[in-house]
Amino acid sequence: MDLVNHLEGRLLFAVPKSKSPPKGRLQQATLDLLSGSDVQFRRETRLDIALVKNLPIALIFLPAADIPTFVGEGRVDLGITGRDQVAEHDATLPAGEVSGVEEILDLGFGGCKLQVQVPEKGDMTEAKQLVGRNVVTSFTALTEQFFRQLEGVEAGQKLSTKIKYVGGSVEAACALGVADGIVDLVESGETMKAAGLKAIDTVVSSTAVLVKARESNSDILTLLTSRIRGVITAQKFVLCQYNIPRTQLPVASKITPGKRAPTITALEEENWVAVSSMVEKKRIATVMDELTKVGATDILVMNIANSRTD
Ligand SMILES: Nc1ncnc2c1ncn2[C@@H]1O[C@H](COP(=O)(O)OP(=O)(O)OP(=O)(O)O)[C@@H](O)[C@H]1O
Ligand SMILES: O=P(O)(O)OC[C@H]1O[C@H](OP(=O)(O)OP(=O)(O)O)[C@H](O)[C@@H]1O
Repeated sequence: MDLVNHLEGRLLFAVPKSKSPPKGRLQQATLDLLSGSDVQFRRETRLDIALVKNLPIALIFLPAADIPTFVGEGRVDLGITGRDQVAEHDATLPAGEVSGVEEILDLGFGGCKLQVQVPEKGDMTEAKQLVGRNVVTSFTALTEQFFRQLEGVEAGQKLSTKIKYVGGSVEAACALGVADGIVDLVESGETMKAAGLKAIDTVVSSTAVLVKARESNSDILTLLTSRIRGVITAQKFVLCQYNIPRTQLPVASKITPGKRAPTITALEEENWVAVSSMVEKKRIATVMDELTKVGATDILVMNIANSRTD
């Protein structure tokens, strides 16, 4: 089937494609998110377009770095990429131009930081010590913006720091004598450590984001965004249920205020109530400790498969 001629009337949704199978850091989590949103498709080998079977949507598999360009120019309506990539795209725009890429949702996965790194054994401790020296990066626009601010130099005026682009293996630049410092992504920090580098500043903190073309708006875009938000919320929260004496309800409600308010049900046993409330997963252990202290019993925690809370 000639897929390109079947795109008419469909929402175009750009999702990150993996260049090399072992990586594609955003790809698996994105595919899980689509599956949780009941976006059904089959991607033919070697094809970068897949028509969604049950919704008027076409998925376009693109490198994460290119997605902000396609979304920004309104060529695709929605996209998933790293906030670092959106920031790099926006940094290339002429001063005062509003970006065509609008962030609508933080997806929570793909966390990393774009950091200024220098040799661990050297004497540099602050990014301003790199001013006037050689800096190598794959993120030239953000790096230029960062050093412009450090140097106090306006756009259009010459920067004294020399910024060079490399497409990968950025961390090798210092060892090879090409750079005095680099600006590169750090996730676990292992690459940086293995290359004998240390981070001295952060340019951008990033997670994967759902973005839309500023001018795109449609019912299907609203529906898909709401489904994706539901899956992300479900992943971030758990449902906490417990029993508590009614007298302790005000204090317990402060511990588990829920997204809007906790659900309270009367129990057969007089003066006792059952409370059910959404709690952020990362806080649940502390919340359980606090509930126990104020007299809650039968505390149960359940995963949420999906949600639609706002
Ligand atoms: N350790 C990391 N290194 C690079 N990117 C990371 C890392 N952790 C999270 N990310 C995010 O993933 C994005 C890159 O994703 P992408 O799938 O294009 O590249 P990749 O993981 O290097 O895979 P591939 O080389 O297959 O393209 C980055 O822009 C960033 O937002
Ligand atoms: O902090 P870490 O968990 O070690 O991850 C960070 C490293 O991963 C990325 O490189 P990648 O593996 O994509 O290889 P590349 O240098 O060829 O881009 C990034 O550019 C860092 O080098």
